[in-house]
Amino acid sequence: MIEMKNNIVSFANNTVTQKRPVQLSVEHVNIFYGENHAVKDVTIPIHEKSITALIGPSGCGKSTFLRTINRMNDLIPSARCEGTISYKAVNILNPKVDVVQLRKEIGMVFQQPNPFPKSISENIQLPLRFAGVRSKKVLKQVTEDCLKQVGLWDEVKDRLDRSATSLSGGQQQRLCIARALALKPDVILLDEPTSALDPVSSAKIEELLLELKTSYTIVIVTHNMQQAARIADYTAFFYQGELVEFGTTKTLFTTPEKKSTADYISGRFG
Ligand SMILES: Nc1ncnc2c1ncn2[C@@H]1O[C@H](COP(=O)(O)OP(=O)(O)OP(=O)(O)O)[C@@H](O)[C@H]1O
Repeated sequence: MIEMKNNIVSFANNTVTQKRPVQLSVEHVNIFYGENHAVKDVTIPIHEKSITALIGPSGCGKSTFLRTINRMNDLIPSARCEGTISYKAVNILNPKVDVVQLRKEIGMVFQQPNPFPKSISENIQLPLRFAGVRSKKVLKQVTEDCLKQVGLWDEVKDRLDRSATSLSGGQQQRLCIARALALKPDVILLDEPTSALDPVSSAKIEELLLELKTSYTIVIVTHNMQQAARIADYTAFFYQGELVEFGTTKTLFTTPEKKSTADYISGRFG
């Protein structure tokens, strides 16, 4: 058992009892920013209805890799990607893929809560309207369902017309997750979703992710080793753009194969 820096590791929530089918198959993915080879030949399976954590020191390529899974890196002019990410029998890196549709199916939540400067209900309804939903009844119902899914409904049901920016940081982040859920994605990508939050709000998000994984595939970038140990079924350790090790979280944290994995998770570097 690897000794952790601050805490005892608990795997209570994430013991992989039954291997889920692979939802996204990442094969030989290389990502470049101009001459900078930021992600090097990464091959991993991402299992459905499981949480996969991406860990590693700053600058090792975690966010770059995450953003590639729903083609957000397309927005960066110098970014270029090679390899295959198979999803529903299609290589989503193929330039012909409809990225608007892809991002409906593979949603994203960022480090800083980024609600639209609109009302709470509009935050859920705008993406739906953009996707062509017109029925007021449907819009209202989806708003209620999504806010209930993230445990926010009772806190905001009497002030749905108030600005989303009037919510606390933790509530805003749950609203952003609800907004991602509105489009009924299969996969939710989260880039350090709790790093800007206080411990109580972070704990709520962790609980929420454990609930959501029964219905959604989740990939999360985290700097928090305890968080990965608590919630992730699978963990991938990146270092200097390379995937050093991938496995069940329990195996990676208790019996890592590589010395650099052991050093990182025990806080000896990073
Ligand atoms: N928009 C960008 N344009 C150019 N280079 C970038 C861009 N984003 C990241 N990089 C480079 O890609 C490499 C990987 O960065 P990335 O942000 O993916 O790492 P990370 O592991 O997520 O780091 P952190 O934990 O600090 O967020 C770094 O060398 C970084 O400078």
